[in-house]
Amino acid sequence: MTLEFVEYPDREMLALSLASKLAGQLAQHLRTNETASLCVPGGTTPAPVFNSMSGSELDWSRVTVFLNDERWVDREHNRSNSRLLHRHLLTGKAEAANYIDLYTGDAEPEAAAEGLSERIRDQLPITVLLLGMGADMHTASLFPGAPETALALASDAPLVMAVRGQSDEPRITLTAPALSKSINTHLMITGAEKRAALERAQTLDAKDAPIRAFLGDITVHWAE
Ligand SMILES: O=C1O[C@H](COP(=O)(O)O)[C@@H](O)[C@H](O)[C@H]1O
Repeated sequence: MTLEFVEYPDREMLALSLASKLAGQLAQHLRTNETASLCVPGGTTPAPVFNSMSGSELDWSRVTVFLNDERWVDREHNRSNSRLLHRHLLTGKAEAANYIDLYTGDAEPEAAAEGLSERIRDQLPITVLLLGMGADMHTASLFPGAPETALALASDAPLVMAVRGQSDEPRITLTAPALSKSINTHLMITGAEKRAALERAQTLDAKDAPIRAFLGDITVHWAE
């Protein structure tokens, strides 16, 4: 198990290098496999990586893209992770990718979880997983101390679970069994606060610092 920490001179360099790394790993996989999967975070940090990646020379038609997690809001809502993805990643060359939308339009995320678990199962193991992390050490929609987090970290958890009470809206998230056996795993964080949070997470239990569950074989990409 190796945690590699890569520090970049600035956020622009991080975005360019990381986008090239992720696209390279997908291309490498596609040399010997028919298809590949790419699982990415939402939130405020990854847009520059997505912008750069969307122009990558890849056979995107053989790549299936899905989010780590989604907020249960309409696709045009400003908190929709899917909206972010369509604006920054699934455009240009990457528009040809297949997309599994975690927001199904059902009234409640609970109604969608089982069907989504089946669709995600077909994509495992994830070829390239990019995670994000909040300053509170949450990743995907696995929040510190939340009742669902302990369930989602269990080895027999469903692949996709609904989460409530942790933010403005209900959410849906991939769980540890879906995320933890990925072929290539990366974490992207920026700023001193998140760097300190990541160091702290390494001393805590995953229930209280969910990112900890994924700090085995991982490359962490950081810039101030
Ligand atoms: O709510 C979320 O937060 C995390 C971290 O987001 P950031 O805004 O601090 O970059 C993100 O990884 C997750 O996908 C998102 O839904």
